[in-house]
Amino acid sequence: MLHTTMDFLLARKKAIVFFSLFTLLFSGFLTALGLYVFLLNDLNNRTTQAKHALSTQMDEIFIELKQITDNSALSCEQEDVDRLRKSSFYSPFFKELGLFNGDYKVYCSSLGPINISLYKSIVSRIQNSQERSTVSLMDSNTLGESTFFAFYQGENGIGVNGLAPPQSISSILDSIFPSDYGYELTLGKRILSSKQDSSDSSVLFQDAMSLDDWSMGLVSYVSYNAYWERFWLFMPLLIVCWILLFVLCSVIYALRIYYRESLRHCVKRAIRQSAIDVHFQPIVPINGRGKYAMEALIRWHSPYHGNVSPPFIVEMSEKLGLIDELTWMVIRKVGFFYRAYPKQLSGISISVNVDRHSLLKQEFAGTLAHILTEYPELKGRLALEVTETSVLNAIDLPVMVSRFEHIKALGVGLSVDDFGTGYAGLDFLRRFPYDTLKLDQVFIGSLQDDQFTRQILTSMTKLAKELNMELVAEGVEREDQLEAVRALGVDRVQGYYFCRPLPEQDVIVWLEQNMIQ
Ligand SMILES: Nc1nc2c(ncn2[C@@H]2O[C@@H]3COP(=O)(O)O[C@H]4[C@@H](O)[C@H](n5cnc6c(=O)[nH]c(N)nc65)O[C@@H]4COP(=O)(O)O[C@H]3[C@H]2O)c(=O)[nH]1
Repeated sequence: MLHTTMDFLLARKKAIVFFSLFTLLFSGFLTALGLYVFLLNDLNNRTTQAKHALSTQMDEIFIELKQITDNSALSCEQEDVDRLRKSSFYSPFFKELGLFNGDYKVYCSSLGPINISLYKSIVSRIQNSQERSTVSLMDSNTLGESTFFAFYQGENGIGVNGLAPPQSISSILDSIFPSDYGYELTLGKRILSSKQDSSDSSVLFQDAMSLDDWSMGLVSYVSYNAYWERFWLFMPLLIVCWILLFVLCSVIYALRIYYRESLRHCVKRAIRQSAIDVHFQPIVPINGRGKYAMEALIRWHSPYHGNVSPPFIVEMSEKLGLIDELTWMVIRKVGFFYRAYPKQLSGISISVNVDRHSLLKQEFAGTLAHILTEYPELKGRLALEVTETSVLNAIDLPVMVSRFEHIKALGVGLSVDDFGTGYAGLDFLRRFPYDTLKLDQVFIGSLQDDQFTRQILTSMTKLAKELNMELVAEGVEREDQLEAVRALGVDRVQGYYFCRPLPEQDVIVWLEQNMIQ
């Protein structure tokens, strides 16, 4: 098993190199994108978490201040100072506490009696607030130039103000944001606290939130540096992703090849077992000349692959070296068809597509003669359609001419198929004893609109007449096309306008209903 797998991989080195590079790039891209999305989401979650934590913290601050006002009086005796001192000692936030009266004058602090008036702006914010509370960032003589102040006025008129270093408010953010995330916490227009990425690289993306009740804003961000540091940490994941993708691509690739090869197998089996069907498409005389004829066309419905197109079967048969077997199978089925419906098919010739390379083979005419003795009904009624493709070389040309003469001598007709699509040109026609010339359907499609096509078809028609060939137009689908080819002087017409290729019984019914003797 391992040996077979190795052989398979070694035989497809280019594909393996391509897959490894492609999957490496793709997994790198996936990891980079995945990390970006992950960090974006993570930052968003942490910012929301920070908002809740800050909000809870502010609630706790004011519960603490409320308790202090509830226990305070309008005096500043030693025991009042001690109580404030004790409260600030046990407070997780405040380093200093002060009491103010109904005139907004601070009369007592944890440091002792004091007499300071609150700023008017603070007073008006307290008065305008529903909870009679506010916060501010101001200078303090004892805690420094950036000190967090929280004010609360109780129902008894006594107010308390707490002073805290900004870090005690923002320390909660450090437990929420990892060390390589940055943030900036603002109070009003001033920065309460900020943390920057140590590398000072620029911001990759950021998130923001605000606590409107306290005029607080938080901007959090991830820098390029934090992103790339984590990217390298994700390297093992990238390698796992690479290996998985590589295995996946290789398996898909191997399955595709297996599928193709198994379709190959199916075609091979179908030809060998004569399991390919033959349908027949009528060729109808117009202009009151010529006889009805039919073209035999292969049809195959694979049990595993569904309907497989005839050109694909032909191409596959060529690759498998089974194209001759396919031809003989079709000719035998035509012979069998004549035998099954002698009366209905009496005056009708049937043409079979033949690969031109088959004709060059020495044994071709011999095998054909053998089949004609097997099915004498084919004599004088079988025609071979040869597709015009490339110009024959100097060696093949005389061989082909002699093969054609041999075939004609067997009483088998010859027609040139899809004329105009190959490279052989008009000169090709003069050299070979064709009976019929089939104009390719691409010309019919553009016959009316394209002057150039009309000119080509006119000269083809003229030449065919000169060489005594019958002219058949393929692919006529509409009445206007029929009229156009009729005007051109075409003898017979094959196309969906009259009939699609049909199975044996159906085409017999069609002939009985439509054939005008
Ligand atoms: N759009 C359109 N198409 C029309 C119309 N009238 C007929 N056709 C289609 O045109 C094709 C004519 O056959 P072809 O040129 O020999 O082209 C054939 C022929 O080259 C090849 N082929 C079919 N059967 C055999 C075979 O037994 N042996 C070989 N060697 N080749 C075959 O496969 C080709 C395709 O065959 P099909 O799919 O059966 O397609 C057929 C037919 O169904 C029409 O009005 N409109």
